[in-house]
Amino acid sequence: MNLPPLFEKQRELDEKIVREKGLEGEDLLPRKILSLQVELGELANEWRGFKFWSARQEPVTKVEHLCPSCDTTGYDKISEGHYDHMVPCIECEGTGKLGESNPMLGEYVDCLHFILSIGIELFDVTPERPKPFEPGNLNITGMFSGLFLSTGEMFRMLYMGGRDRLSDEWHRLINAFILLGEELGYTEKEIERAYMDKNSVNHDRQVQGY
Ligand SMILES: O=c1ccn([C@H]2C[C@H](O)[C@@H](COP(=O)(O)OP(=O)(O)OP(=O)(O)O)O2)c(=O)[nH]1
Repeated sequence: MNLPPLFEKQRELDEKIVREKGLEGEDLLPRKILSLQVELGELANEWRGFKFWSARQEPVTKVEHLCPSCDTTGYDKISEGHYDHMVPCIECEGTGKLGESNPMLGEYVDCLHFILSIGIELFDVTPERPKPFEPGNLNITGMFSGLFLSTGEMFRMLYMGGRDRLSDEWHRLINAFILLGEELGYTEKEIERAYMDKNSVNHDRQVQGY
């Protein structure tokens, strides 16, 4: 993964959030670590593969968004005098749907945002590529636990000493996260496209006062 263009997009977004929310001078690193942990939980929840108690262990990769305006019928009723006309719904153009999304990929790129955002706090010079680490021989469940361990380590280094090792831990984290993306079936291109899309949604949300 080529990091500099992603760091650049992430930096622009982070700076906008700090400006819009008046957070200049605040130490956001502890909150970013917790945010990543929360998003990792959300990603695991969409993956579903650890839910041994459930009949639904397949990843949630497609959700259709139904049109509330026409109640999914695709038609609007227009009354003229004694007559009702059915016309195609203007919200969904007669399809009954507003589109679809990929929840698991969405959560994956939310995690990527926070990993990059944490990286921005740690590096003066943007790393070109993740520093390679020997991958552990883990299944997806183990990979998630490894990522939680890594974020926990970062928290420990922040509060209990070892700040100088935070950047190494970040490299371990992003390596493990990229491997997880591969295991979940995503290509680098797919991830970068989804990241750019969500980055732009995040910009819009700040403008709209999210
Ligand atoms: O400094 C920051 C803070 C947030 N984000 C991004 C990461 C992620 O893409 C999004 C926050 O996650 P999400 O979109 O799930 O927001 P939420 O408020 O948790 O969503 P929900 O409306 O589901 O509660 O904001 C950043 O990139 N940099």
